[in-house]
Amino acid sequence: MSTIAAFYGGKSILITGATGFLGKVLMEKLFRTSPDLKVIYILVRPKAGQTLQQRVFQILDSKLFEKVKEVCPNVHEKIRAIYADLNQNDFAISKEDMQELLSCTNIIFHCAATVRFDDTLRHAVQLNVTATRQLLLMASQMPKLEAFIHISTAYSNCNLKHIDEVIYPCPVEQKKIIDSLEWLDDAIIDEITPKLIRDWPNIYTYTKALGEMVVQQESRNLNIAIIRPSIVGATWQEPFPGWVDNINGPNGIIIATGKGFLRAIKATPMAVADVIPVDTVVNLMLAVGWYTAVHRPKSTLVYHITSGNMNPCNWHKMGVQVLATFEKIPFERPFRRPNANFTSNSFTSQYWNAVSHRAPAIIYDCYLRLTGRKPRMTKLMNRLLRTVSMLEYFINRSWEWSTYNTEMLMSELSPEDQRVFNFDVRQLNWLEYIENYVLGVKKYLLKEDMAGIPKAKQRLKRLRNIHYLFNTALFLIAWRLLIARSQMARNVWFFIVSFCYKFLSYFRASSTLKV
Ligand SMILES: CCCCCCCCCCCCCCCCCCCCCCCCCC(=O)SCCNC(=O)CCNC(=O)[C@H](O)C(C)(C)COP(=O)(O)OP(=O)(O)OC[C@H]1O[C@@H](n2cnc3c(N)ncnc32)[C@H](O)[C@@H]1OP(=O)(O)O
Ligand SMILES: NC(=O)C1=CN([C@@H]2O[C@H](COP(=O)(O)OP(=O)(O)OC[C@H]3O[C@@H](n4cnc5c(N)ncnc54)[C@H](OP(=O)(O)O)[C@@H]3O)[C@@H](O)[C@H]2O)C=CC1
Repeated sequence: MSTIAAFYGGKSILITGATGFLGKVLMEKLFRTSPDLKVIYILVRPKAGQTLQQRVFQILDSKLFEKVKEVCPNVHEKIRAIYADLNQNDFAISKEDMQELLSCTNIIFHCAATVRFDDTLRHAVQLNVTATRQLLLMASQMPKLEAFIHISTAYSNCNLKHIDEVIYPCPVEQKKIIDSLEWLDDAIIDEITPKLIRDWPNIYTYTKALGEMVVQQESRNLNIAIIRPSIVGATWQEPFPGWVDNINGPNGIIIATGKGFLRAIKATPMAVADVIPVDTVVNLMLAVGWYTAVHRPKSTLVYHITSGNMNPCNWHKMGVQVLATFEKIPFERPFRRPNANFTSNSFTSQYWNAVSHRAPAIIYDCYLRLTGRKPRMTKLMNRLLRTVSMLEYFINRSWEWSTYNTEMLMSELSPEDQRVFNFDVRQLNWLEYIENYVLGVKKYLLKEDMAGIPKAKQRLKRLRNIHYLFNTALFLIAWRLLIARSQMARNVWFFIVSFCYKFLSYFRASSTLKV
C-alpha cells in the first residue's frame, strides 16, 4: 500500500483554484488514490451563469473523472463547494463555512491565481499576493492544519538565469505594494507598473514572486512548502494521456498552428522547451503534502518541477513533432496547411508576420466581403499575434533550475510511492508525449471527432493545391510585370526560353537517332 495514499485517507483537504487546470487534476488523483479521504473543500465562485453546484457537477461529469467514479462512487458527497471570491475581504465566505474550514482542515493546496500576463497590477496583486496573505492568516487559525502547499511558478524569478530552490527577495517589499495600491488611483498604477516590475517580463511572474515573499514573511509557525512548476502541459499518463482543458501556454499555439493560422514564430529553436506534464506536477504536490506534514522540515522548502535539467527537449524538436502529428492527425477545417518557421531574427519575424499572417488574413477578409459576409480574419490574426508576442519572452531563452529538493524527495519515497506518485520526468518519452498532447488538444479542447480525419486530410490536399496554384499565378504575374519593365529581365527570359528550346531540340534529335 502506498504510504502517501494512506496519509490522505480520512483527511479534510482545502483546495483553492480547484476549477482550474491544475486543480481538477489534483482532485482527480486525490479521489482515485485515496478514496477514503474525508472531504475536499473547494473555494469556488459562480461563473458564466453557473451556480457552484453546476460547476462542480460539470467537473465531475467530465471524462477526466470517469475512473474516479468507479473507485469512489460517492465522490459527489465528498466534495464540499464553498462560495468564495478571493478578490474580496475574508473571501466573502459565510461565517458558518468559515467556522467549518477553520476547525476541520488538515491540508491546504493553494492553486488559485490569475495567470493572465496582461492583468492589471491591482487585480494581480489582489489575487496572487493579498489572497495568499489572507489564506495564510486563515491557516494560522486552523488547529488541525498539518501542511500548507503553495503553488508558484518556476518563472517567478525569470529575471535570473540560474534559479535555486530558495525564495529570492523582491526589490520592493510586498507590504509596501499592497499598502500603496490601496490609495493610488488606476492611472498612476499603470504609470508606475513598468518601474515596479523592472526586469520581470510581465505582471503575472512579478506578482507570483511577491506571493512567495508573502509566504516567507507571513508563514508564522506553519508547515509550508512552495512548488514551482515550469510550463504545465497535458497529462502524460494519468488518468489517461493527453488530457488538457484550456488554451494557455502551448495549447493555444498548438491550435493556432494546427488550424494553419500561425505559420511562423519568433523563437530560438535550440532554447529549452521546459514543458512539464500536469500529472507529474500533481504527483509532486501530493508527495510534498505528505512529506511536509509528516517530516515537518524546519524551514520552508521550495521544490522545482521542471524538465529541462533532467530530460531536455528544445522548441525545434517540439515543433517538428507537433507538425509530424498534424500529418497523421490533422485538425478539422484548417485555414491553411500547418507549417512552422522558427526565426530568432526580429526583421525576419516581421517579414513572416506580413507575408504569412497578415496578407492571407487580408485576402481572406476581401473574399468574405465579396461574398457578402462580415470580415473577421484580420481582427483574429491581430489578437493571435498579440498573444504570441507575449509568449515570445519564454521561447527565446533557457533557464537552469536546480532540483535538489525534488530529487531528495524522490529518494525519500518507497518504491511503491515512486510508482504511484511518479514525478521522475527522466522517464518521459517526448515524441510519444507530444503526439498524445496534440491528440488531446484535438479531442478534449477542440472536441473534434476522430471520424473526421479523412475529410480533414482531403481538405489539406485541396489547400496544398490552392497554395501551389496561388504561388504559380503570383510568380507568373510578377514575372510578366518585370519583363514589361526591365530589359535585363527580358534578356534573362529569352536566354531561358532559347536554352529550353535548344535542349528540347537536342533531346528530340538524339531520340530519333536511337530509333
Ligand atoms: C515555438 C515555436 C512555434 C512555431 C510555430 C509553430 C510551431 C509548431 C507548434 C509549436 C509547438 C508548441 C510551441 C509552443 C510555444 C508555446 C510557448 C508557451 C510559453 C508559455 C510560457 C508560460 C510561462 C509561465 C507559465 C506559468 O507560470 S502560468 C500559465 C501561463 N499563462 C498563460 O499562458 C496565459 C497567457 N494568456 C494571456 O495572458 C491572455 O490570454 C492574453 C495573451 C493576454 C490574451 O488575452 P485577451 O486577448 O484579452 O483574451 P483571451 O480570451 O485570453 O484570448 C484571446 C484570443 O487569444 C487566443 N489565445 C489565448 N491564449 C493563447 C495561446 N497561448 N496561444 C494562442 N492563442 C491564444 C484565444 O484563442 C483568443 O482567440 P480569439 O477569441 O480572439 O479567437
Ligand atoms: N498552467 C501553467 O502553465 C502553470 C501554472 N502555474 C500555477 O499553477 C496554479 C494553477 O494554474 P492553472 O490551473 O493553470 O490556472 P487556471 O487559470 O486554470 O486556474 C486558476 C484557478 O484560480 C481560480 N480563481 C481565479 N480567480 C479567483 C477568484 N477571484 N476567486 C476564486 N478563485 C479564483 C480560478 O477559478 P475560476 O474557475 O472561477 O476562474 C481557477 O480555479 C497557479 O497558481 C499558477 O500560477 C505555475 C506554472 C505554470
